[in-house]
Amino acid sequence: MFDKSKVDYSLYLVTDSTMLPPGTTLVSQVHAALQNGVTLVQLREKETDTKVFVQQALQVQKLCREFNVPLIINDRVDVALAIEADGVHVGQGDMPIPMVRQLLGPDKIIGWSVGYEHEVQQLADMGPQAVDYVGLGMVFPTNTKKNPKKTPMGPRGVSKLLDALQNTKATWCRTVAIGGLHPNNIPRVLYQMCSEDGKRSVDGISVVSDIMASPQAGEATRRLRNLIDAECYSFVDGVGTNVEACTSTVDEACIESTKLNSPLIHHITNKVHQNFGANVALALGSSPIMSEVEPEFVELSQVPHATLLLNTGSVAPLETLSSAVRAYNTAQRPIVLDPVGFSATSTRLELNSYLLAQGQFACIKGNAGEILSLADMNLGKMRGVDSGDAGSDISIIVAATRLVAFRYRCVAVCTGKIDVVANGLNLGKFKLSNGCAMVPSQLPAYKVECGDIAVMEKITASGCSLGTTIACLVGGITDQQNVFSAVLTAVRLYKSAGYAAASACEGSGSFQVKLIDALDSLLTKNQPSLWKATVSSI
Ligand SMILES: Cc1nc(C(=O)O)sc1CCOP(=O)(O)O
Ligand SMILES: C=C1C=NC(C(F)(F)F)=NC1=N
Ligand SMILES: [Mg+2]
Repeated sequence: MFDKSKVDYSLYLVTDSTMLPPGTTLVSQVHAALQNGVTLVQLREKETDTKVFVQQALQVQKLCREFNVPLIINDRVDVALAIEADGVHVGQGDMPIPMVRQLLGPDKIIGWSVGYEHEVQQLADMGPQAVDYVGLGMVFPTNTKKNPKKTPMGPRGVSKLLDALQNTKATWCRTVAIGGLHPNNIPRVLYQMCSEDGKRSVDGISVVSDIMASPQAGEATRRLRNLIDAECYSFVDGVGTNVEACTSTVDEACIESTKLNSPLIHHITNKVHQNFGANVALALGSSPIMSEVEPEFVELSQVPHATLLLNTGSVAPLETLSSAVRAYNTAQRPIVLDPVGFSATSTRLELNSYLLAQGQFACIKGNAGEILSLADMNLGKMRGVDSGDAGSDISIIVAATRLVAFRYRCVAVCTGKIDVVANGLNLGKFKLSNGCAMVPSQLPAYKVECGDIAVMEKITASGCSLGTTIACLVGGITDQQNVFSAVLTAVRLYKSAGYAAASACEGSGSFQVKLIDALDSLLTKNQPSLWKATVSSI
Protein backbone atom coordinates (compact mmCIF):
# COMPACT_ATOMS: atom_id res chain seq x y z
CA MET A 1 0.00 0.00 0.00
CA PHE A 2 1.48 3.40 -0.92
CA ASP A 3 1.06 6.59 1.09
CA LYS A 4 -1.58 8.70 -0.65
CA SER A 5 -0.19 11.92 0.80
CA LYS A 6 2.96 11.25 -1.23
CA VAL A 7 1.25 11.07 -4.63
CA ASP A 8 2.97 13.17 -7.34
CA TYR A 9 0.22 14.84 -9.40
CA SER A 10 2.61 16.78 -11.64
CA LEU A 11 2.00 14.86 -14.90
CA TYR A 12 -1.24 12.91 -14.86
CA LEU A 13 -2.09 10.70 -17.86
CA VAL A 14 -5.75 9.91 -18.49
CA THR A 15 -6.13 7.10 -21.06
CA ASP A 16 -8.45 6.89 -24.05
CA SER A 17 -8.15 3.93 -26.43
CA THR A 18 -10.44 5.49 -29.03
CA MET A 19 -7.63 7.78 -30.26
CA LEU A 20 -4.71 5.32 -30.49
CA PRO A 21 -2.52 5.90 -33.57
CA PRO A 22 -2.00 2.87 -35.84
CA GLY A 23 0.61 0.44 -34.52
CA THR A 24 0.12 1.46 -30.90
CA THR A 25 -1.91 -0.11 -28.11
CA LEU A 26 -3.23 1.13 -24.80
CA VAL A 27 -0.42 -0.71 -23.05
CA SER A 28 2.32 0.52 -25.39
CA GLN A 29 1.19 4.16 -24.97
CA VAL A 30 0.96 3.90 -21.18
CA HIS A 31 4.35 2.16 -21.05
CA ALA A 32 6.02 4.88 -23.12
CA ALA A 33 4.41 7.50 -20.89
CA LEU A 34 5.58 5.79 -17.69
CA GLN A 35 9.11 5.55 -19.06
CA ASN A 36 9.17 9.31 -19.78
CA GLY A 37 7.88 10.93 -16.65
CA VAL A 38 4.14 10.42 -16.19
CA THR A 39 3.58 10.32 -12.41
CA LEU A 40 -0.06 9.19 -12.19
CA VAL A 41 -2.32 7.16 -14.52
CA GLN A 42 -6.10 7.06 -14.84
CA LEU A 43 -7.80 4.36 -16.90
CA ARG A 44 -10.71 6.15 -18.56
CA GLU A 45 -12.41 4.04 -21.23
CA LYS A 46 -15.94 5.24 -21.76
CA GLU A 47 -16.80 2.89 -24.61
CA THR A 48 -15.37 -0.41 -23.40
CA ASP A 49 -17.39 -3.39 -22.11
CA THR A 50 -16.66 -4.35 -18.54
CA LYS A 51 -14.87 -7.59 -19.40
CA VAL A 52 -12.39 -5.81 -21.65
CA PHE A 53 -12.14 -2.93 -19.22
CA VAL A 54 -11.12 -5.30 -16.43
CA GLN A 55 -8.50 -6.91 -18.66
CA GLN A 56 -7.13 -3.47 -19.58
CA ALA A 57 -7.14 -2.44 -15.95
CA LEU A 58 -5.13 -5.50 -14.89
CA GLN A 59 -2.59 -4.95 -17.70
CA VAL A 60 -2.19 -1.25 -16.91
CA GLN A 61 -2.02 -1.97 -13.19
CA LYS A 62 0.86 -4.41 -13.75
CA LEU A 63 2.74 -1.71 -15.68
CA CYS A 64 2.07 1.00 -13.11
CA ARG A 65 3.35 -1.25 -10.34
CA GLU A 66 6.63 -1.70 -12.23
CA PHE A 67 7.05 2.09 -12.16
CA ASN A 68 5.60 2.56 -8.67
CA VAL A 69 2.95 4.88 -10.12
CA PRO A 70 -0.58 4.78 -8.68
CA LEU A 71 -3.45 3.66 -10.92
CA ILE A 72 -6.81 5.44 -10.75
CA ILE A 73 -9.96 3.98 -12.34
CA ASN A 74 -12.42 6.41 -13.90
CA ASP A 75 -16.10 6.09 -12.92
CA ARG A 76 -16.06 2.28 -12.30
CA VAL A 77 -15.83 1.89 -8.52
CA ASP A 78 -16.67 -1.82 -8.86
CA VAL A 79 -13.69 -2.45 -11.11
CA ALA A 80 -11.44 -0.40 -8.84
CA LEU A 81 -12.49 -2.61 -5.89
CA ALA A 82 -12.18 -5.82 -7.91
CA ILE A 83 -8.58 -5.20 -8.96
CA GLU A 84 -7.61 -3.26 -5.79
CA ALA A 85 -6.68 -0.15 -7.76
CA ASP A 86 -5.15 2.79 -5.90
CA GLY A 87 -8.23 4.95 -6.32
CA VAL A 88 -11.09 6.19 -8.46
CA HIS A 89 -11.99 9.38 -10.26
CA VAL A 90 -15.68 10.27 -10.39
CA GLY A 91 -17.50 13.06 -12.15
CA GLN A 92 -20.35 15.17 -10.85
CA GLY A 93 -22.88 12.77 -12.33
CA ASP A 94 -21.30 9.60 -10.95
CA MET A 95 -21.61 7.85 -7.61
CA PRO A 96 -21.72 10.38 -4.74
CA ILE A 97 -18.39 10.93 -2.97
CA PRO A 98 -19.44 9.76 0.54
CA MET A 99 -20.64 6.46 -0.95
CA VAL A 100 -17.40 6.01 -2.88
CA ARG A 101 -15.38 6.70 0.26
CA GLN A 102 -17.47 4.25 2.25
CA LEU A 103 -16.79 1.53 -0.35
CA LEU A 104 -13.06 2.26 -0.86
CA GLY A 105 -12.00 2.98 2.69
CA PRO A 106 -9.72 5.81 3.91
CA ASP A 107 -6.46 4.87 2.19
CA LYS A 108 -7.59 4.95 -1.43
CA ILE A 109 -7.40 8.05 -3.63
CA ILE A 110 -10.66 9.70 -4.63
CA GLY A 111 -10.65 12.31 -7.39
CA TRP A 112 -13.58 14.53 -8.38
CA SER A 113 -14.27 16.62 -11.52
CA VAL A 114 -14.82 20.24 -10.52
CA GLY A 115 -15.78 23.13 -12.76
CA TYR A 116 -17.70 25.52 -10.51
CA GLU A 117 -17.22 27.29 -7.20
CA HIS A 118 -20.34 25.73 -5.66
CA GLU A 119 -18.77 22.29 -6.25
CA VAL A 120 -15.70 23.46 -4.30
CA GLN A 121 -18.02 24.47 -1.47
CA GLN A 122 -19.59 21.00 -1.47
CA LEU A 123 -16.11 19.46 -1.39
CA ALA A 124 -15.08 21.59 1.58
CA ASP A 125 -18.31 20.70 3.40
CA MET A 126 -17.52 17.00 3.00
CA GLY A 127 -14.23 17.55 4.84
CA PRO A 128 -10.69 16.17 4.42
CA GLN A 129 -11.64 12.49 4.51
CA ALA A 130 -13.68 12.78 1.29
CA VAL A 131 -12.02 14.13 -1.88
CA ASP A 132 -8.23 13.84 -2.19
CA TYR A 133 -7.81 15.73 -5.47
CA VAL A 134 -9.86 17.57 -8.08
CA GLY A 135 -9.61 17.82 -11.84
CA LEU A 136 -10.20 21.51 -12.64
CA GLY A 137 -11.54 21.90 -16.12
CA MET A 138 -11.93 22.20 -18.87
CA VAL A 139 -9.31 24.89 -19.28
CA PHE A 140 -9.50 25.03 -23.09
CA PRO A 141 -11.84 23.49 -25.67
CA THR A 142 -11.25 19.76 -26.20
CA ASN A 143 -12.69 17.09 -28.48
CA THR A 144 -11.75 14.31 -26.09
CA LYS A 145 -14.64 14.73 -23.70
CA LYS A 146 -17.89 13.97 -25.54
CA ASN A 147 -20.91 16.27 -25.04
CA PRO A 148 -19.13 18.48 -22.52
CA LYS A 149 -21.68 20.27 -20.35
CA LYS A 150 -19.07 22.84 -19.30
CA THR A 151 -17.59 25.74 -21.24
CA PRO A 152 -13.82 26.29 -21.27
CA MET A 153 -12.86 28.35 -18.22
CA GLY A 154 -9.35 29.51 -19.21
CA PRO A 155 -6.49 30.03 -16.73
CA ARG A 156 -8.57 32.72 -15.00
CA GLY A 157 -11.30 30.19 -14.31
CA VAL A 158 -8.83 27.78 -12.72
CA SER A 159 -7.44 30.60 -10.54
CA LYS A 160 -10.97 31.35 -9.33
CA LEU A 161 -11.38 27.70 -8.29
CA LEU A 162 -8.00 27.81 -6.54
CA ASP A 163 -9.28 30.88 -4.69
CA ALA A 164 -12.43 28.98 -3.73
CA LEU A 165 -10.33 26.10 -2.36
CA GLN A 166 -8.33 28.58 -0.28
CA ASN A 167 -11.39 30.53 0.88
CA THR A 168 -13.19 27.34 1.96
CA LYS A 169 -10.02 26.15 3.72
CA ALA A 170 -9.94 22.95 1.65
CA THR A 171 -6.16 23.04 1.85
CA TRP A 172 -5.83 19.23 1.96
CA CYS A 173 -7.23 18.93 -1.55
CA ARG A 174 -4.73 18.56 -4.42
CA THR A 175 -5.51 19.95 -7.89
CA VAL A 176 -4.79 19.16 -11.53
CA ALA A 177 -5.81 21.25 -14.53
CA ILE A 178 -7.35 19.38 -17.48
CA GLY A 179 -8.80 20.09 -20.88
CA GLY A 180 -7.07 21.01 -24.14
CA LEU A 181 -3.65 21.20 -22.48
CA HIS A 182 -0.70 20.96 -24.87
CA PRO A 183 2.89 22.20 -25.09
CA ASN A 184 1.76 25.42 -26.76
CA ASN A 185 -0.29 26.51 -23.77
CA ILE A 186 1.07 24.63 -20.74
CA PRO A 187 3.91 27.06 -19.85
CA ARG A 188 1.47 29.95 -19.96
CA VAL A 189 -1.29 28.32 -17.91
CA LEU A 190 1.18 27.17 -15.28
CA TYR A 191 2.46 30.76 -15.12
CA GLN A 192 -1.02 32.29 -14.96
CA MET A 193 -2.91 29.93 -12.63
CA CYS A 194 -2.46 31.02 -9.03
CA SER A 195 -4.70 31.86 -6.07
CA GLU A 196 -4.98 35.50 -5.13
CA ASP A 197 -3.27 34.90 -1.78
CA GLY A 198 -0.25 33.78 -3.80
CA LYS A 199 -0.14 30.51 -1.89
CA ARG A 200 -1.57 27.94 -4.27
CA SER A 201 -1.12 26.88 -7.87
CA VAL A 202 -2.13 23.58 -9.44
CA ASP A 203 -0.31 20.44 -8.32
CA GLY A 204 -0.21 19.11 -11.83
CA ILE A 205 -1.29 18.99 -15.44
CA SER A 206 -3.54 16.23 -16.77
CA VAL A 207 -3.59 15.27 -20.44
CA VAL A 208 -5.36 12.74 -22.65
CA SER A 209 -4.80 13.37 -26.36
CA ASP A 210 -1.37 14.99 -26.17
CA ILE A 211 -0.02 11.57 -25.17
CA MET A 212 -2.69 9.00 -26.14
CA ALA A 213 -3.07 10.28 -29.71
CA SER A 214 0.65 10.73 -30.23
CA PRO A 215 2.54 8.32 -32.53
CA GLN A 216 5.58 9.11 -30.34
CA ALA A 217 4.00 8.95 -26.88
CA GLY A 218 7.39 8.78 -25.19
CA GLU A 219 8.65 11.96 -26.84
CA ALA A 220 5.34 13.72 -26.20
CA THR A 221 5.60 12.80 -22.53
CA ARG A 222 9.22 13.95 -22.34
CA ARG A 223 8.23 17.34 -23.80
CA LEU A 224 5.48 17.75 -21.21
CA ARG A 225 7.83 16.65 -18.42
CA ASN A 226 10.43 19.26 -19.43
CA LEU A 227 7.86 22.06 -19.67
CA ILE A 228 6.43 21.26 -16.24
CA ASP A 229 9.90 21.13 -14.69
CA ALA A 230 11.11 24.28 -16.48
CA GLU A 231 9.81 26.75 -13.83
CA CYS A 232 9.41 29.81 -16.01
CA TYR A 233 7.33 31.01 -18.91
CA SER A 234 9.98 32.17 -21.35
CA PHE A 235 8.04 35.08 -22.81
CA VAL A 236 8.24 37.19 -19.68
CA ASP A 237 11.41 35.74 -18.23
CA GLY A 238 14.07 38.44 -18.16
CA VAL A 239 11.78 41.34 -19.10
CA GLY A 240 10.12 43.61 -16.60
CA THR A 241 12.15 42.22 -13.77
CA ASN A 242 14.43 45.06 -12.63
CA VAL A 243 11.60 47.27 -11.41
CA GLU A 244 13.79 49.49 -9.27
CA ALA A 245 15.51 50.80 -12.42
CA CYS A 246 12.54 53.08 -13.12
CA THR A 247 14.41 56.34 -12.99
CA SER A 248 14.59 59.11 -15.59
CA THR A 249 17.78 57.66 -17.06
CA VAL A 250 15.79 54.57 -17.96
CA ASP A 251 13.21 56.79 -19.73
CA GLU A 252 15.92 58.21 -21.98
CA ALA A 253 17.18 54.74 -22.83
CA CYS A 254 13.64 53.59 -23.70
CA ILE A 255 13.07 56.63 -25.91
CA GLU A 256 16.44 56.09 -27.57
CA SER A 257 15.56 52.47 -28.36
CA THR A 258 12.26 53.43 -29.99
CA LYS A 259 13.96 56.08 -32.13
CA LEU A 260 16.70 53.63 -33.07
CA ASN A 261 14.56 50.55 -33.74
CA SER A 262 11.40 52.16 -35.14
CA PRO A 263 9.19 49.24 -34.10
CA LEU A 264 6.41 47.96 -36.33
CA ILE A 265 3.15 48.66 -34.48
CA HIS A 266 0.47 46.28 -35.73
CA HIS A 267 -2.87 47.85 -34.83
CA ILE A 268 -6.05 45.83 -34.62
CA THR A 269 -8.37 48.55 -33.43
CA ASN A 270 -11.58 50.45 -34.01
CA LYS A 271 -12.06 52.61 -37.09
CA VAL A 272 -12.03 55.86 -35.09
CA HIS A 273 -8.63 55.13 -33.60
CA GLN A 274 -6.94 53.85 -36.74
CA ASN A 275 -6.09 57.18 -38.32
CA PHE A 276 -5.08 58.96 -35.14
CA GLY A 277 -3.17 55.93 -33.91
CA ALA A 278 -1.20 55.77 -37.13
CA ASN A 279 -0.25 59.44 -36.80
CA VAL A 280 0.78 58.97 -33.17
CA ALA A 281 2.98 56.00 -34.11
CA LEU A 282 4.62 58.00 -36.90
CA ALA A 283 5.17 60.93 -34.55
CA LEU A 284 6.89 58.45 -32.22
CA GLY A 285 9.33 57.28 -34.87
CA SER A 286 7.56 53.93 -35.29
CA SER A 287 5.94 52.30 -38.31
CA PRO A 288 2.23 51.61 -37.94
CA ILE A 289 0.30 48.98 -39.85
CA MET A 290 -3.42 48.40 -39.57
CA SER A 291 -4.18 44.82 -40.56
CA GLU A 292 -6.99 42.41 -39.82
CA VAL A 293 -5.82 40.08 -42.61
CA GLU A 294 -5.23 36.89 -40.64
CA PRO A 295 -2.91 35.15 -43.15
CA GLU A 296 -0.31 37.90 -42.73
CA PHE A 297 -0.27 37.90 -38.92
CA VAL A 298 2.54 35.37 -38.56
CA GLU A 299 4.70 37.21 -41.10
CA LEU A 300 4.08 40.56 -39.38
CA SER A 301 4.86 39.14 -35.93
CA GLN A 302 8.26 38.03 -37.18
CA VAL A 303 9.33 41.51 -38.29
CA PRO A 304 12.04 42.71 -35.86
CA HIS A 305 10.51 44.75 -33.00
CA ALA A 306 6.99 43.92 -34.16
CA THR A 307 4.38 44.71 -31.50
CA LEU A 308 0.63 44.07 -31.47
CA LEU A 309 -1.82 46.65 -30.21
CA LEU A 310 -5.17 44.95 -29.70
CA ASN A 311 -8.06 47.30 -29.07
CA THR A 312 -11.21 45.32 -28.54
CA GLY A 313 -13.21 48.21 -29.92
CA SER A 314 -12.25 46.59 -33.20
CA VAL A 315 -15.05 44.81 -35.01
CA ALA A 316 -12.78 42.00 -36.19
CA PRO A 317 -14.14 38.52 -35.39
CA LEU A 318 -13.01 36.91 -32.14
CA GLU A 319 -11.09 34.19 -33.98
CA THR A 320 -9.14 36.84 -35.91
CA LEU A 321 -8.15 38.56 -32.66
CA SER A 322 -7.24 35.20 -31.10
CA SER A 323 -5.02 34.19 -34.00
CA ALA A 324 -3.18 37.51 -33.71
CA VAL A 325 -2.59 36.81 -30.00
CA ARG A 326 -1.27 33.34 -30.80
CA ALA A 327 1.00 34.65 -33.56
CA TYR A 328 2.64 37.28 -31.35
CA ASN A 329 2.97 34.94 -28.38
CA THR A 330 4.60 32.36 -30.62
CA ALA A 331 6.97 35.02 -31.94
CA GLN A 332 7.52 36.07 -28.29
CA ARG A 333 6.69 39.65 -29.20
CA PRO A 334 4.71 41.90 -26.83
CA ILE A 335 0.98 42.53 -27.03
CA VAL A 336 -0.70 45.62 -25.60
CA LEU A 337 -4.39 45.02 -24.87
CA ASP A 338 -6.91 47.83 -24.61
CA PRO A 339 -10.10 46.09 -23.42
CA VAL A 340 -12.35 48.91 -24.62
CA GLY A 341 -15.70 48.99 -22.84
CA PHE A 342 -14.67 45.81 -21.00
CA SER A 343 -17.88 45.11 -19.19
CA ALA A 344 -20.12 47.75 -20.76
CA THR A 345 -22.07 45.01 -22.51
CA SER A 346 -22.25 41.28 -21.92
CA THR A 347 -20.89 40.62 -25.40
CA ARG A 348 -17.87 42.84 -24.66
CA LEU A 349 -17.40 41.05 -21.32
CA GLU A 350 -17.51 37.65 -23.01
CA LEU A 351 -15.23 38.76 -25.84
CA ASN A 352 -12.63 40.26 -23.52
CA SER A 353 -12.72 37.34 -21.08
CA TYR A 354 -12.27 34.90 -23.94
CA LEU A 355 -9.39 36.94 -25.38
CA LEU A 356 -7.65 37.17 -22.03
CA ALA A 357 -7.64 33.36 -21.90
CA GLN A 358 -5.97 33.10 -25.33
CA GLY A 359 -2.51 34.31 -24.47
CA GLN A 360 -0.06 36.36 -22.45
CA PHE A 361 -0.21 40.15 -22.71
CA ALA A 362 2.72 42.43 -21.89
CA CYS A 363 0.40 45.30 -20.93
CA ILE A 364 -3.33 45.78 -20.30
CA LYS A 365 -4.35 49.43 -20.47
CA GLY A 366 -7.83 50.66 -19.65
CA ASN A 367 -9.84 53.40 -17.99
CA ALA A 368 -11.16 53.11 -14.45
CA GLY A 369 -14.36 51.39 -15.56
CA GLU A 370 -12.51 48.75 -17.54
CA ILE A 371 -9.82 48.11 -14.91
CA LEU A 372 -12.34 47.92 -12.05
CA SER A 373 -14.38 45.43 -14.08
CA LEU A 374 -11.30 43.32 -14.83
CA ALA A 375 -10.65 43.30 -11.08
CA ASP A 376 -14.27 42.24 -10.39
CA MET A 377 -14.67 45.45 -8.42
CA ASN A 378 -17.68 46.45 -10.43
CA LEU A 379 -18.59 50.10 -10.71
CA GLY A 380 -21.97 49.62 -9.03
CA LYS A 381 -20.32 49.53 -5.64
CA MET A 382 -17.82 52.24 -6.45
CA ARG A 383 -19.88 55.41 -6.57
CA GLY A 384 -18.62 57.60 -9.39
CA VAL A 385 -15.09 56.31 -9.26
CA ASP A 386 -14.61 56.45 -12.99
CA SER A 387 -15.34 60.13 -13.23
CA GLY A 388 -15.38 61.49 -9.69
CA ASP A 389 -12.51 62.97 -7.73
CA ALA A 390 -9.98 60.22 -8.41
CA GLY A 391 -7.96 61.52 -5.46
CA SER A 392 -10.28 60.06 -2.84
CA ASP A 393 -10.70 56.87 -4.85
CA ILE A 394 -7.09 56.49 -5.91
CA SER A 395 -6.59 53.71 -3.37
CA ILE A 396 -9.40 51.73 -5.00
CA ILE A 397 -7.89 52.35 -8.43
CA VAL A 398 -4.46 51.27 -7.22
CA ALA A 399 -5.84 48.07 -5.66
CA ALA A 400 -7.72 47.22 -8.86
CA THR A 401 -4.73 47.94 -11.09
CA ARG A 402 -2.49 45.76 -8.93
CA LEU A 403 -5.09 42.98 -9.04
CA VAL A 404 -5.27 43.08 -12.84
CA ALA A 405 -1.46 43.06 -13.03
CA PHE A 406 -1.35 40.04 -10.68
CA ARG A 407 -4.12 38.06 -12.39
CA TYR A 408 -2.80 38.49 -15.91
CA ARG A 409 0.89 38.60 -15.06
CA CYS A 410 1.34 41.83 -17.02
CA VAL A 411 1.90 45.54 -16.62
CA ALA A 412 -1.51 47.06 -15.87
CA VAL A 413 -2.29 50.70 -16.59
CA CYS A 414 -5.36 52.54 -15.37
CA THR A 415 -5.80 55.93 -17.04
CA GLY A 416 -7.45 58.92 -15.43
CA LYS A 417 -6.53 62.31 -14.02
CA ILE A 418 -3.84 60.30 -12.27
CA ASP A 419 -2.56 57.31 -14.24
CA VAL A 420 -1.68 54.20 -12.21
CA VAL A 421 0.85 51.64 -13.46
CA ALA A 422 1.37 48.30 -11.67
CA ASN A 423 3.96 45.65 -12.48
CA GLY A 424 2.76 42.04 -12.51
CA LEU A 425 5.61 40.89 -14.75
CA ASN A 426 8.20 40.27 -12.11
CA LEU A 427 6.50 37.25 -10.57
CA GLY A 428 9.01 35.46 -12.78
CA LYS A 429 9.10 31.79 -11.95
CA PHE A 430 6.01 29.73 -11.26
CA LYS A 431 6.09 26.76 -8.93
CA LEU A 432 3.75 23.79 -8.96
CA SER A 433 1.55 23.63 -5.85
CA ASN A 434 2.98 26.53 -3.91
CA GLY A 435 1.84 29.53 -5.90
CA CYS A 436 3.96 32.53 -6.75
CA ALA A 437 4.75 33.89 -3.28
CA MET A 438 3.52 37.33 -4.25
CA VAL A 439 0.22 38.98 -3.44
CA PRO A 440 -1.38 41.80 -5.44
CA SER A 441 -0.83 44.41 -2.72
CA GLN A 442 2.94 43.83 -2.88
CA LEU A 443 3.24 44.55 -6.59
CA PRO A 444 5.26 47.64 -7.45
CA ALA A 445 2.93 50.46 -8.51
CA TYR A 446 3.48 54.05 -9.60
CA LYS A 447 1.34 57.17 -10.09
CA VAL A 448 1.86 59.42 -13.08
CA GLU A 449 0.37 62.89 -12.76
CA CYS A 450 0.70 66.45 -13.96
CA GLY A 451 -2.28 68.49 -12.95
CA ASP A 452 -5.56 68.32 -14.78
CA ILE A 453 -5.97 68.00 -18.55
CA ALA A 454 -9.74 68.24 -18.91
CA VAL A 455 -9.63 68.54 -22.67
CA MET A 456 -8.00 65.08 -22.88
CA GLU A 457 -11.35 63.42 -22.42
CA LYS A 458 -12.84 65.44 -25.27
CA ILE A 459 -10.79 64.24 -28.19
CA THR A 460 -11.55 60.96 -29.85
CA ALA A 461 -9.17 58.10 -29.28
CA SER A 462 -7.18 59.92 -26.60
CA GLY A 463 -7.17 56.79 -24.44
CA CYS A 464 -6.66 54.50 -27.41
CA SER A 465 -3.57 56.42 -28.51
CA LEU A 466 -1.95 55.95 -25.16
CA GLY A 467 -2.10 52.30 -26.20
CA THR A 468 -0.21 53.17 -29.36
CA THR A 469 2.39 55.11 -27.33
CA ILE A 470 2.88 52.17 -24.96
CA ALA A 471 3.28 49.82 -27.93
CA CYS A 472 5.89 52.12 -29.50
CA LEU A 473 8.04 52.09 -26.37
CA VAL A 474 7.52 48.46 -25.43
CA GLY A 475 8.17 47.49 -29.06
CA GLY A 476 11.37 49.53 -29.31
CA ILE A 477 13.29 48.22 -26.30
CA THR A 478 15.94 45.52 -26.50
CA ASP A 479 15.84 42.20 -24.63
CA GLN A 480 18.09 43.67 -21.95
CA GLN A 481 15.65 46.49 -21.24
CA ASN A 482 12.59 46.42 -19.09
CA VAL A 483 8.97 46.21 -20.27
CA PHE A 484 7.73 47.86 -17.10
CA SER A 485 10.06 50.84 -17.50
CA ALA A 486 9.00 51.19 -21.14
CA VAL A 487 5.31 51.30 -20.16
CA LEU A 488 5.98 53.78 -17.36
CA THR A 489 7.98 55.98 -19.74
CA ALA A 490 5.18 55.83 -22.31
CA VAL A 491 2.58 56.89 -19.75
CA ARG A 492 4.81 59.78 -18.59
CA LEU A 493 5.52 60.82 -22.17
CA TYR A 494 1.86 60.74 -23.21
CA LYS A 495 0.64 62.67 -20.17
CA SER A 496 3.36 65.29 -20.62
CA ALA A 497 2.49 65.67 -24.30
CA GLY A 498 -1.19 65.95 -23.39
CA TYR A 499 -0.38 68.69 -20.93
CA ALA A 500 1.68 70.61 -23.48
CA ALA A 501 -1.03 70.24 -26.13
CA ALA A 502 -3.79 71.35 -23.74
CA SER A 503 -1.83 74.49 -22.90
CA ALA A 504 -1.25 75.34 -26.58
CA CYS A 505 -4.56 74.46 -28.21
CA GLU A 506 -7.71 76.54 -28.87
CA GLY A 507 -10.08 73.59 -28.53
CA SER A 508 -10.39 69.85 -29.05
CA GLY A 509 -9.76 70.08 -32.79
CA SER A 510 -6.39 71.76 -32.48
CA PHE A 511 -5.70 69.67 -29.37
CA GLN A 512 -5.26 66.56 -31.53
CA VAL A 513 -2.81 68.34 -33.80
CA LYS A 514 -0.92 69.82 -30.84
CA LEU A 515 -0.79 66.41 -29.17
CA ILE A 516 0.94 64.88 -32.16
CA ASP A 517 3.31 67.84 -32.36
CA ALA A 518 4.12 67.45 -28.65
CA LEU A 519 4.72 63.69 -28.90
CA ASP A 520 7.00 64.27 -31.86
CA SER A 521 9.03 67.01 -30.18
CA LEU A 522 9.30 65.28 -26.76
CA LEU A 523 10.53 62.13 -28.47
CA THR A 524 12.97 63.99 -30.68
CA LYS A 525 14.44 66.05 -27.84
CA ASN A 526 14.40 63.08 -25.43
CA GLN A 527 14.79 65.12 -22.26
CA PRO A 528 12.57 63.29 -19.73
CA SER A 529 13.85 65.50 -16.91
CA LEU A 530 11.95 68.39 -18.50
CA TRP A 531 8.69 66.44 -18.91
CA LYS A 532 5.72 67.86 -17.00
CA ALA A 533 4.34 64.53 -15.78
CA THR A 534 5.98 63.14 -12.65
CA VAL A 535 6.23 59.54 -11.44
CA SER A 536 5.90 58.62 -7.79
CA SER A 537 5.88 55.14 -6.34
CA ILE A 538 2.86 54.01 -4.29
C1 LIG B 1 -11.36 13.80 -19.25
C2 LIG B 1 -11.65 15.24 -19.31
N1 LIG B 1 -12.30 15.90 -18.32
C3 LIG B 1 -12.43 17.18 -18.57
C4 LIG B 1 -13.13 18.14 -17.66
O1 LIG B 1 -13.25 19.32 -18.03
O2 LIG B 1 -13.50 17.69 -16.57
S1 LIG B 1 -11.79 17.62 -20.07
C5 LIG B 1 -11.29 16.04 -20.38
C6 LIG B 1 -10.61 15.62 -21.61
C7 LIG B 1 -9.24 16.24 -21.73
O3 LIG B 1 -8.63 15.68 -22.88
P1 LIG B 1 -7.47 16.41 -23.68
O4 LIG B 1 -6.27 16.43 -22.77
O5 LIG B 1 -7.27 15.54 -24.88
O6 LIG B 1 -7.96 17.78 -24.03
C1 LIG C 1 -13.44 14.13 -16.14
C2 LIG C 1 -12.22 14.19 -15.57
C3 LIG C 1 -11.71 15.40 -15.03
N1 LIG C 1 -10.50 15.44 -14.44
C4 LIG C 1 -9.77 14.31 -14.37
C5 LIG C 1 -8.43 14.44 -13.71
F1 LIG C 1 -7.69 15.32 -14.38
F2 LIG C 1 -7.81 13.27 -13.73
F3 LIG C 1 -8.57 14.87 -12.48
N2 LIG C 1 -10.17 13.15 -14.85
C6 LIG C 1 -11.37 13.00 -15.44
N3 LIG C 1 -11.76 11.91 -15.89
MG1 LIG D 1 -9.94 52.76 -23.39
